[in-house]
Amino acid sequence: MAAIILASASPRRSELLAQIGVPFSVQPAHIDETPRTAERPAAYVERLAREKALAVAAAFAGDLVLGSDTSVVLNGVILGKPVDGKEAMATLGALSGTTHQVMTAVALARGNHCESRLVTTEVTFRGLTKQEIAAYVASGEPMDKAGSYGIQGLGGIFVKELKGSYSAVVGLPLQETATLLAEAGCPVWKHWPSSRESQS
Ligand SMILES: Cc1cn([C@H]2C[C@H](O)[C@@H](COP(=O)(O)OP(=O)(O)OP(=O)(O)O)O2)c(=O)[nH]c1=O
Repeated sequence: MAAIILASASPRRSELLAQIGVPFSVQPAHIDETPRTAERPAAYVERLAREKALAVAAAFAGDLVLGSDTSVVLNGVILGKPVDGKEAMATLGALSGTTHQVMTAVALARGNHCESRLVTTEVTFRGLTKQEIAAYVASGEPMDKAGSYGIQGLGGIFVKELKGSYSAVVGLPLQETATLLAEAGCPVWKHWPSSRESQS
């Protein structure tokens, strides 16, 4: 079976891929993440996931390379990672008491061939107080995360409702990732251990 490479510097993506029992190595991709003029959020997110996967696949011929991108979208506007605490405060204030979309794309490349899936999840925040926003930003958690929050961390207390894929919000849609790997001839379950009980 081909080796699997995760083209990502995100610790969340590594944890999620490890969760489904896939052996992989990590090779972060370095690409230009500037949106194109008039590029819509869905197109932007899927393009970046594909570019990350293809950039690393070009250097590792024959291997299967996974790339992913996550953006938070509020009223059609992309809210990426905050540049500083001030921007994180503003983003969290804008998300307070509203529903936004988390768009995550996953792409699987081998050589110059690439397949991808886009997953959109609706997330509703309850109203946040100024004090809790300030305390959250002071914790440092928002700084490396799209939309300035992490649903899997302290930020989980802000989420009132989620419609869609929890793993996609954290950074890697597991169902779609496993489907892409299966379609490429590498079903994840082939790597799963079997317990002694089920063998007897
Ligand atoms: C919304 C949300 C995002 N995030 C994170 C996942 C991603 O790491 C990050 C989105 O930034 P990305 O630019 O998608 O990814 P990255 O720069 O961290 O890593 P790479 O490009 O090398 O793959 O936000 C969470 O951890 N929890 C959340 O609830």
